[in-house]
Amino acid sequence: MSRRRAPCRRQQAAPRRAAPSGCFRSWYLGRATRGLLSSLHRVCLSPVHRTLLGVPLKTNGLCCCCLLVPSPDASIARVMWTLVGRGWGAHALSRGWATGAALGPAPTFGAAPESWPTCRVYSSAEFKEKLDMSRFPVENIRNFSIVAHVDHGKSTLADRLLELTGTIDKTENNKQVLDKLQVERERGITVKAQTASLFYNCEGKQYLLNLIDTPGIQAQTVANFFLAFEAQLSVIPVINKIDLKNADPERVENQIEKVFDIPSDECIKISAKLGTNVESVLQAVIERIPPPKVHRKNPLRALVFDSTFDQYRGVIANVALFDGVVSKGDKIVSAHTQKTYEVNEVGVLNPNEQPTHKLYAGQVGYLIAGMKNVIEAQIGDTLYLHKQPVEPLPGFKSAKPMVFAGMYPVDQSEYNNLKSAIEKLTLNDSSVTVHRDSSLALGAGWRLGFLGLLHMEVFNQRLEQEYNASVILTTPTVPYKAVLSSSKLIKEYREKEITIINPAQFPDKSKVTEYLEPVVLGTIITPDEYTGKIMMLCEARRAVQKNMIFIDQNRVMLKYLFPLNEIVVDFYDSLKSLSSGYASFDYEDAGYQTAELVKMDILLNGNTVEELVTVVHKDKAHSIGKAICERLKDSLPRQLFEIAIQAAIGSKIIARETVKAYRKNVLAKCYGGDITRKMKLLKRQAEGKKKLRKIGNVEVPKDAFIKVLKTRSSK
Ligand SMILES: Nc1nc2c(ncn2[C@@H]2O[C@H](COP(=O)(O)OP(=O)(O)OP(=O)(O)O)[C@@H](O)[C@H]2O)c(=O)[nH]1
Repeated sequence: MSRRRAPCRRQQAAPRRAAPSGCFRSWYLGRATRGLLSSLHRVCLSPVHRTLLGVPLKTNGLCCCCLLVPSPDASIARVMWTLVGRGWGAHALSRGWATGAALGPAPTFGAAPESWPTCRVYSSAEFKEKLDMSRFPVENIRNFSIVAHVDHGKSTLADRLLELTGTIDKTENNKQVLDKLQVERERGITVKAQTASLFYNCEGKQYLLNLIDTPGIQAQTVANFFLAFEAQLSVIPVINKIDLKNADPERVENQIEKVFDIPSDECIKISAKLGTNVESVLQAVIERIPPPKVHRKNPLRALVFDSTFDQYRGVIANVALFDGVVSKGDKIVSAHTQKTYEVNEVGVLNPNEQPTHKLYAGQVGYLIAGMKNVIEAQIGDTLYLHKQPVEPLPGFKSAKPMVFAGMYPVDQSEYNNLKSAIEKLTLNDSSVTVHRDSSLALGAGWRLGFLGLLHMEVFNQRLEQEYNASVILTTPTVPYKAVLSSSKLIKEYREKEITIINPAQFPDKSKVTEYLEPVVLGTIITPDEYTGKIMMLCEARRAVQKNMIFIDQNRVMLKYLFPLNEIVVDFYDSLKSLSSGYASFDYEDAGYQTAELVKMDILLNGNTVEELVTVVHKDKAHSIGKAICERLKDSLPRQLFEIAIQAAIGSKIIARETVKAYRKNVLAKCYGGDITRKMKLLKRQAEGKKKLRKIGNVEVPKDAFIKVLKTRSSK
């Protein structure tokens, strides 16, 4: 008898126990949980423990349950902790029954029940009914994605589509269901594209609709439209938020016709919030999008288009099958690493993981194959069957980073932890590029490339929230270029034109023929009453007007060539506030142009602040330097001595501010001679100092630099 099957048999034989109220939300979970419990019973518990352990199950989702210990008997809490948090988790894991995580430290004997840890247990695929995906022939499959600017309602539309297809229950609480990350929930934005397979019945046929909800981080919807157009993909124009009082869908239809040459009668007008007309979107997906062009009889070719890392199960690769079939037990090879793996589990995301017997060409799902290292599942890689090697798929054109910043651990002893966190996070977000870097002041670190500033902030926030990392980030910079004249430097770099992503390595003017800065072609569509103000804003950002046309009676489309560094930080915010939110902005890469660039240092009492070294346009150096010094003055606490804050180009000081000396006597608050109060104040002061960085003899709070960065391009 296989040991693995034992708990299943037990649970099947056992009479179905009534779940405590609010306990099991799904039969599968109930079954899985009972299976897990019975294994617990079997393992080693005394009768007393068994009775108590039978009770306390509460679910908090379809495939997740919390085990809470109800008994005030702390010894049971400890048993629970040991079993669930460690021993049992590992035991169940080793048998493929479940994955588990104990949240919080082990309880001490006699601790109050409220302080006991909650143990979260994820039921395993073993206990879920597997779907038969062979019932979806290629002609019944549609792959589609929702692409739009930030806040246009992509995730809300995805919620409605999930509800309409019965993928999730219709409740008041369905808000951005596919936005699963903490940072996405907090900021209300999609950071990571999410996939969901929807099953939809239409005219007697069952369709499989694979949806990808994309982030709107980049202002590149128009550019994306033209990319889709070039690739001859079907585009379904959807006009959202028609429920708003000032919505004017007819006008938007006309604009779409004028700008994109799409007949206005192809537009679908919906309110994703209220669900109005959303079913037409599904109809259009079926009617207007062709089924994928794939071959099930050919050998397997699966494209890895995303991956996540699960502490317990290793790498979960999201795959799109272009050819063939894959199932559990298959031996597959990664075209990138040439390593061979055995497939442990395949399934679809619905929107949570739902195991299937197999995945067939044309389908999109996930695959777990014992990849333990994050680098083993490269996005764009092709997986094929060990016995049937194939030509790899072309993969993806990697996203081009627009902004670079240095990242260093606050404490160098954290270097390895931060390295592993960055590796895991970049597996999750392949648009981030990573190069090793080092600095005299900040130690060993990395230079990371991001799609924009918001992307950088989100990445940083995810490092802090998901990996508890504490990092120093340097001023973001765009990738400048320099054409070298110094033969020594040309020999050193082995090329004449170099790209500079680290301002500290900006070559001196005497060694350079010319500097180049990246430019983008920006498209602004605005009601005409804001045109004047917007033109002034663009000119202040050194932009050159290329075109201006009326796209309807009161809407103007402006095209400007912008230096990239003028728009990456806060151009979009300024444009939105100037136009009361009505102007839209989109940009696409437009190469490089010659520019008069200089490297600017910020000094604190004569010592360079490595985080704030930056490259600026010569004409803006003074105003930017002054703004940084002023803002830094506001962010620095007074210290026992005077602090000179200076902006310098080479040895020339172009701006200066002074922070006056001040003695912060924390004990001044302490009137009496109470020693415990004195100690408390001194301890608090010492804790505060941990958040400081020392530059020379000046102590700088960590957030001081972040505040400073915001002023840069607004000047
Ligand atoms: N009135 C109205 N509000 C809507 C509608 N659709 C979405 N919203 C609101 O618009 C805001 C943004 O919606 P999201 O679905 O997060 O937008 P998104 O495009 O996914 O945003 P990103 O992921 O940040 O790119 C939310 O406050 C929604 O409630 C709609 O049809 N009508």
